Amino acid sequence: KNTEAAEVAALPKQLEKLEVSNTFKIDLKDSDLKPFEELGSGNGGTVNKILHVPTGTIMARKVIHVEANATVRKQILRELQILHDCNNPYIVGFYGSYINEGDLSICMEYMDLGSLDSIYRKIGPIKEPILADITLSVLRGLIYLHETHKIIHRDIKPSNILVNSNGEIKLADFGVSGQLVNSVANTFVGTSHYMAPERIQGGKYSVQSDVWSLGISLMELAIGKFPFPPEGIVLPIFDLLQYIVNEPVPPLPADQFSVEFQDFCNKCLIKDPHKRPNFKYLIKHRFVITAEAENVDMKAWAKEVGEKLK
Ligand SMILES: COC(=O)c1c[nH]c2ncccc12
Ligand code: NA
Repeated sequence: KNTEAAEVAALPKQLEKLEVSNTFKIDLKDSDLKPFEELGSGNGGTVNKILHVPTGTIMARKVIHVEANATVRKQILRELQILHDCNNPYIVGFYGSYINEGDLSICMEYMDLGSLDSIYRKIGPIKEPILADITLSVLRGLIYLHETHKIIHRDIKPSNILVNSNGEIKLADFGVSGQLVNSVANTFVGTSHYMAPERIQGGKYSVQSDVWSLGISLMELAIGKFPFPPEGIVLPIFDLLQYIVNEPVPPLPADQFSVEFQDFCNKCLIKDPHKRPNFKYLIKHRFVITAEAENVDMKAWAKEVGEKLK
């Protein structure tokens, strides 16, 4: 009897929760979307700025061509629904996804300053105090994905770390749908030079692989170029991957960076994933703690970036 009463009492909360989630769930269809300029392309798809006409919402839509039968496509859409529950200040918002003639569309929060990849290529290397705040945001996003949803990002790199005019840093393009990862892995897209050595060697992907990718991404943003191979050598992708697996990590120029930053990167780039520190350790590292303490003015930096990108 009393369990029934308890269930009845709990109803309004459930309904309220349901209502909230539904108001945010826009029913997306291609005919309601007006495309604008391309924002980026790479790792299996193209991203465009779009307008969702019925609500007047500006979004970013990633279109991925997926060669898959109806069953697989249905499974991908079902798995992408998890993105509706990935609500966190450090994760790019998700509006919905749909499939149109073999093309998968994923509609997300628009980040008006774009990716850190396009930012550093346009306005130069990112200064250390800004990098410390970026690191804190990325770690918080990765910890949220892993602890709340058991999701490993699998593709941390500068082009997947996005910035908006509020100076907010958010992660995009994480591997939420196993089926999508499989479907795209069949194309050449799979191997990326941000992958950890154990991953390049075909080993199991673990959350520790995201730590390596974070370290490599931070070094690239700090020096303004992909850190491997050192000085001026250009290698074809296969040789570059071999180099990453077999050669020591080129050090940061010691005179230009703090010992904390050098130490943080060195630890992320330990080749053995079991010896590489985990998120729990890294979020307490001095390089990150100083960022929390000094609360760097990210809004001012974003304003400056916005000016320079014009
Ligand atoms: C994969 O997601 C993205 O590339 C993006 C998601 N939101 C954006 N906003 C601007 C540029 C790129 C994106
Ligand atoms: Na991306």
